[in-house]
Amino acid sequence: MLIDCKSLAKKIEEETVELLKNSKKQAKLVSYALNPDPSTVSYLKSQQKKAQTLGIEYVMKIFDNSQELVENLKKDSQDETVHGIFVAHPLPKDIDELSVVSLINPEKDIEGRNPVNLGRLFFGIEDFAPCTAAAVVEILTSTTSLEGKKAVIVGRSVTVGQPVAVMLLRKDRSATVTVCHTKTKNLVELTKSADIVVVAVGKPYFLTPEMVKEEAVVVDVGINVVEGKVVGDVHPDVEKKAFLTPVPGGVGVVTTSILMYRVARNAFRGG
Ligand SMILES: NC(=O)C1=CN([C@@H]2O[C@H](COP(=O)(O)OP(=O)(O)OC[C@H]3O[C@@H](n4cnc5c(N)ncnc54)[C@H](OP(=O)(O)O)[C@@H]3O)[C@@H](O)[C@H]2O)C=CC1
Ligand SMILES: Nc1nc(=O)c2c([nH]1)NC[C@@H]1CN(c3ccc(C(=O)N[C@@H](CCC(=O)O)C(=O)O)cc3)C=[N+]21
Repeated sequence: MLIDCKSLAKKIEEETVELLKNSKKQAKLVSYALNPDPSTVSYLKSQQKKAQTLGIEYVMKIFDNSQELVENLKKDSQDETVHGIFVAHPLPKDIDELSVVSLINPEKDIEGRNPVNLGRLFFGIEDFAPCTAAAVVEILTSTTSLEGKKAVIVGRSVTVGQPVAVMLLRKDRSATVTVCHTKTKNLVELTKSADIVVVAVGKPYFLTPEMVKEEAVVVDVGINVVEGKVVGDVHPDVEKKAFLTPVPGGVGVVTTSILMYRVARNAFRGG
């Protein structure tokens, strides 16, 4: 069974439209990437399209060196006409991601990458939780109950795996969380016993039907471009035995809506 993510995205979008209507400022989002990979290119395209539909001013800044990125980031962080700053992950390996994301003004950090916002997350403040993690949690709470459920997350990135874990542990959700990665032993045993599986590894069709139990809720975060087509980290046949978010049209569309909502919220607040 496929989980309907588009209706959820639409609901968030309606709230965004309302905020934009009541905002005195022209909302503006600036997105950064350094040598973007295919999934980042896919996201930037989705952002551009969505911003255009909503009437949010959108500036894409793609660089091939960190110096230009840093200079621009410093300027945009101080710019009152900019309401949201997004920096795509991953950055090239030789770049210290922490020092780059620390330059984002925390109040414009709509993707929640500045350590101030990641720190707030540990205290349960989710206004600036990473958008993808927020999308995963929105999808899960609108699909199933979480209390006492066994949730297995595959992937431990700062963008997805780790913030999802923190959010699912919050006391008003209280799932029991296991986070897996490349050094995890007996991964199949873990995923197969889970009520909820969140997959964010970046490998096409990584999770196969044998790895999940009947009626589990499976959230596919993966965006992989294979022969020009977007496919997830979960094999589509998983839908035959479990509840599954589609790719495309799943987590990605909710993530984009949340990102735009955050920009609109900042513009509305006048920040
Ligand atoms: N839909 C959306 O809105 C979004 C989609 N994405 C997509 O999600 C995917 C993951 O992104 P992101 O979290 O940034 O990726 P990263 O590359 O930063 O992290 C991948 C994680 O997966 C783990 N992993 C990789 N291979 C295996 C394996 N064989 N077994 C167990 N764990 C494994 C890695 O483990 P280790 O730490 O040990 O290396 C790592 O923790 C990508 O396809 C990305 O494009 C990302 C963000 C948003
Ligand atoms: N700091 C950071 N945060 C991210 O959230 C992040 C990132 N870096 N780096 C790149 C990945 C990738 N990603 C996507 C999100 C939505 C779509 C999306 O909306 N895709 C559409 C359209 C796909 C298509 O082109 O058909 C869909 O899934 O339906 C794609 C890709 C976010 N990422």
